[in-house]
Amino acid sequence: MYLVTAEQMRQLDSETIQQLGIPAIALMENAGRVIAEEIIALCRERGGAGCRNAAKGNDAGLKEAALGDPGKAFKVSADHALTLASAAAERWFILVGKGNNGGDGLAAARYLRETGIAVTLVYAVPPESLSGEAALQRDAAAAMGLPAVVYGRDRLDLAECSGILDALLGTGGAGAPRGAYAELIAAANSSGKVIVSADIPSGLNADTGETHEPCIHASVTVCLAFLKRGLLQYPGAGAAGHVKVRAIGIPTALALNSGVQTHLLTPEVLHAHLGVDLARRRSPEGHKGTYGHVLLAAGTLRMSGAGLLAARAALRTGCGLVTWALPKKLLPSVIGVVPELMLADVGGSEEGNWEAETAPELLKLSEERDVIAVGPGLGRFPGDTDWLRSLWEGSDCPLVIDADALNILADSDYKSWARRRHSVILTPHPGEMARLANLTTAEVQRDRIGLAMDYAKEHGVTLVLKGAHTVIATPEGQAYVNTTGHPGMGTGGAGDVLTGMISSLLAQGLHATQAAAFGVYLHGLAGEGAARQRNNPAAIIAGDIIEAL
Ligand SMILES: NC(=O)C1=CN([C@@H]2O[C@H](COP(=O)(O)OP(=O)(O)OC[C@H]3O[C@@H](n4cnc5c(N)ncnc54)[C@H](O)[C@@H]3O)[C@@H](O)[C@H]2O)[C@H](O)CC1
Ligand SMILES: [K+]
Repeated sequence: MYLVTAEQMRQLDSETIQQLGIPAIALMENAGRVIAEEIIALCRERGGAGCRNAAKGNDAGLKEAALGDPGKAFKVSADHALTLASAAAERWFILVGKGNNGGDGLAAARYLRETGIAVTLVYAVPPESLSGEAALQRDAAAAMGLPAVVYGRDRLDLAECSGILDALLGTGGAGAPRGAYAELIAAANSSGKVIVSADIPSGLNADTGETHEPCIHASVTVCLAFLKRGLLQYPGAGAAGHVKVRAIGIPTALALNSGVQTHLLTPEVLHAHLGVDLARRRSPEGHKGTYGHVLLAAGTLRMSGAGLLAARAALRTGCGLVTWALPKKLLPSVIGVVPELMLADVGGSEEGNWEAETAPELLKLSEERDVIAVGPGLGRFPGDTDWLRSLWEGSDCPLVIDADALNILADSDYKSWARRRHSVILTPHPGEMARLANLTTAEVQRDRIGLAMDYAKEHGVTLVLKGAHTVIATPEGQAYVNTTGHPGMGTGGAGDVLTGMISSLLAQGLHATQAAAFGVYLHGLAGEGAARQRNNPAAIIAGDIIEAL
């Protein structure tokens, strides 16, 4: 599923109108209709059970509607009719802005009225100021006799409605809502009524997910044609409620042709777009050598657990072998803890820390391995930037860089390092990303998708920007946004598990984008699995994520 910016949406909108000859008013009619359908579905959910069956048009409902005449051959089922009783209980206020978002709301109002739902139009601006298609919709609504009030001129009490359609601002909204818009948004939020937003919640930045003050807090957002990036990025994702993407006649192929490069990460995208074998078939003739060998450089005496977690996660993700290279001092404490794991002592300090002198030994080990994962629990040590540079420049396999190794990278001018033949995957959390990009964490979080895409392209790396809705960005300019996962995964070691998983997939022959995207997706699913096994998600620890793999 494509993710678009407001600008891309405008372009796709006008391409549909110009190249396909579909008039703008037809798109707006479609928008109004799908918004109305979602409101009707919501009304049905809170209506009575009899109403639900009849409205569903299923057999039980039809029989009920036919007053117990099962022999009747002739069947009629109305598209989205509510029973009179439940429609009569509904009265929706339609908050109408000046632009096309308001036009969508006006079209939806007509369809709602047709199903028997009472609607009142609430204009944020004098209706005379609407233009273009929105003005056509205004006239159609007036011709149909829909009651209307103008905010600031007429009496308005939101307590009198059963639900609110927010059609104030869509992708044309710029900056914080002003004047009547701001007042209506604040009143809607504090009304306690269910709110459905047309396209995006008014007050949301459609691209970044920033919420202006005020911003609608919707229960449902009916997103038109393509998912807007801002609906997936927090805090916008929290303001949007349940996002329902509905087609309005803009062909998906247009997005492909216009070079939209951002996707929601779904099984379809993983399989059809990225070519990942979701079933993870293994050859009957396969052996441990078939599935690759991960070399993990991780852990200090005080943080040996990070290495253990990454190593176990790699094994559970299916690679054939894992070698954990570690300071000698750690050996006695970790021998036998994970019996499936191979350990390689590379020296290190008396205190059990890494030393720059370990680089040649690591490089030698890497010759027989398929991927190097470096960073979990690594710590910092004198000469660490040269150490990382020699791994970067001297190894001949993909490199996964996490945790402290990212901080080393942040202190290095790594853009001047030799270009690698094999891929590099960076897996920063927002704090690490801030150090890499020389920003504050708040600046990183402001537009995660945009930042990740820019950074990956500029630095020629695959970037996994962790956090709620992890973003995977490629050096070629694509991005994938993951929505699997669970708030319970915010726990120490969860990142080490992800590093192990991505490395394992690389060792099994997946390319960098596949490994990063599939790894992140599976990691989230495993987190959801771990949450199901606990009474309280606060009890999840990183090891549970591994067990759920
Ligand atoms: N292709 C599609 O996806 C379709 C989208 N439709 C809908 O159209 C909107 C975008 O419409 P647009 O006219 O470009 O902009 P808006 O309606 O979002 O708002 C513009 C309007 O609002 C005023 N304004 C802007 N910012 C503010 C502010 N901060 N405070 C107050 N007022 C503001 C500005 O003056 C303009 O007049 C899209 O989201 C869909 O809902 C089509 O209907 C169908 C095709
Ligand atoms: K809106």
